Amino acid sequence: MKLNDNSLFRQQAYVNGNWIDADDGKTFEVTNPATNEVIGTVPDLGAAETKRAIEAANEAWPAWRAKTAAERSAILETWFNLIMENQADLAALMTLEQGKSIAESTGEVAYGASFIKWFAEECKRVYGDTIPSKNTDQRIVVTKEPIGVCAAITPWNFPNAMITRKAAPAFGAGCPMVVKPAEATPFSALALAELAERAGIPAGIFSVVTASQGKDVGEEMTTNPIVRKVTFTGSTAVGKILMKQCSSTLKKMSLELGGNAPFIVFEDADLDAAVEGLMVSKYRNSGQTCVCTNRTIVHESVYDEFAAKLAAKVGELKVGDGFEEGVNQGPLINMAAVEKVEDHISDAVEKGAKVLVGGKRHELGKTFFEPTLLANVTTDMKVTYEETFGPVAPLFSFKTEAEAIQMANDTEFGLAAYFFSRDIGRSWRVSEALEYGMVGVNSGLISTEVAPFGGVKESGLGREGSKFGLDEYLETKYICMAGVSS
Ligand SMILES: NC(=O)C1=CN([C@@H]2O[C@H](COP(=O)(O)OP(=O)(O)OC[C@H]3O[C@@H](n4cnc5c(N)ncnc54)[C@H](OP(=O)(O)O)[C@@H]3O)[C@@H](O)[C@H]2O)C=CC1
Ligand SMILES: O=C(O)CCCC(=O)O
Repeated sequence: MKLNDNSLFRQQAYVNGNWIDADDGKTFEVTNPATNEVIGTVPDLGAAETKRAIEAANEAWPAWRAKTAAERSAILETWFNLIMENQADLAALMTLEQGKSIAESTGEVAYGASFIKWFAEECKRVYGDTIPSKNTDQRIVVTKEPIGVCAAITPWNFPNAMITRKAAPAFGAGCPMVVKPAEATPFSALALAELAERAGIPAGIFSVVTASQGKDVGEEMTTNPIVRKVTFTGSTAVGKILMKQCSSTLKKMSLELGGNAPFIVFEDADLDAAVEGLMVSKYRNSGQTCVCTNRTIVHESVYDEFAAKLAAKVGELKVGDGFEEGVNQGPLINMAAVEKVEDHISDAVEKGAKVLVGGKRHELGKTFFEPTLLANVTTDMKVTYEETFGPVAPLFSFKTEAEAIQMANDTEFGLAAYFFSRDIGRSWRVSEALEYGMVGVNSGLISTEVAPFGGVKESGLGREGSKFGLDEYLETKYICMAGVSS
């Protein structure tokens, strides 16, 4: 592999400002899902190294929190600038280990960096409160303090942005963070650590613990009493395990978990805009995003027209190695993902669904899969109640607004929902009726650093990005000052 700056390709973990190997010398290989070639190896750390990273974070914490917000902000700004100066290299590393197209990787690096920029600015605005007391002798003041040592477990689908969206508000608020990136995508995380070190983030404030076994590292992070906050993006099943483990020391948590996003197309929608919106929302990262549309619910009167327009667009998608010119659909992350997608399609077809486009493994082999569109889908099929996490768009039909809302809310998940309508009254009504943390109205792309990202129900807890994202790393302290009257 050739980068402009080869020192961004680190094959060691980063703990307490040192590049380290595992205590027992073990490593694991990271492969490129587009070629199955080994990109490199990283240390396979366990609980002992994680414990040391947590202890180092705790030691580094007082000096970091004692810095002024302006000082921390300046360091974050430098980190942001270094990331953007190295955008091409970071994108190349991401496409190599994750598979997404180089255009998407380039976009994700900028998206990830935007959280650093945002929190560099926002951390200067950690305001408190004064509250009028009931006693003339008392003053009541409310301050915000950094929560302390944070631990983050991040997924493979956004190897850069899911780290910066957690680390930047933590650092801005005055907290250190130990991150365990996904086994499949450690190199993006290690490159971020290299740039953080160059930016002047002190030793111990940011550690990256690489591991092939999320379990051991996760157990240490969720049970070590030093850790005050655990933040996780990934599956609901793992989120529940972590929450159980955190209960032993009652840690604060942010959980950004699975989704089952509905995308409703009303009869008054601009159908071309709805098709564009769906293409972005469904096929971003080959459908491997928690906010990707899972169910497309179309009014019966526009169903055929919408399906035809959509089929034409899906047919234009180009599958291939993310580095290849014009490719917008990379491989899926692994064979388990391919098998899940296949299972969902065959279950739907057995129960009467019709394949309009795609439907099978791509001729390129490996984990490449054809972008797929299914019609005549009914609510007894797996695609209705399970997150597919792949490039499959099932089309359901509905008759009334009430029915569409009922179908959309009929899931234990509540992350993102989308709908297209040109009726302003309906737009408010439906936005308020949808039991989701985020709603896109006439838009299939809602992610931005300035807005709160997160879900309700079994999609998780807490918000990332925006002023709300900073609060997740702060505690509220109430000071009652008596004896004011002389
Ligand atoms: N909300 C989202 O953005 C995401 C949702 N998902 C959903 O989850 C499904 C499965 O994907 P998968 O990658 O297995 O997601 P996981 O939830 O298993 O993985 C996410 C992160 O958690 C780690 N992890 C896994 N098990 C544990 C554990 N017991 N303790 C601590 N950390 C752990 C993983 O480490 P390691 O990589 O080493 O296993 C990874 O870093 C997808 O098909 C999709 O439906 C997946 C990824 C992101
Ligand atoms: O959890 C995910 O799947 C990543 C979120 C992507 C986004 O911020 O849009």
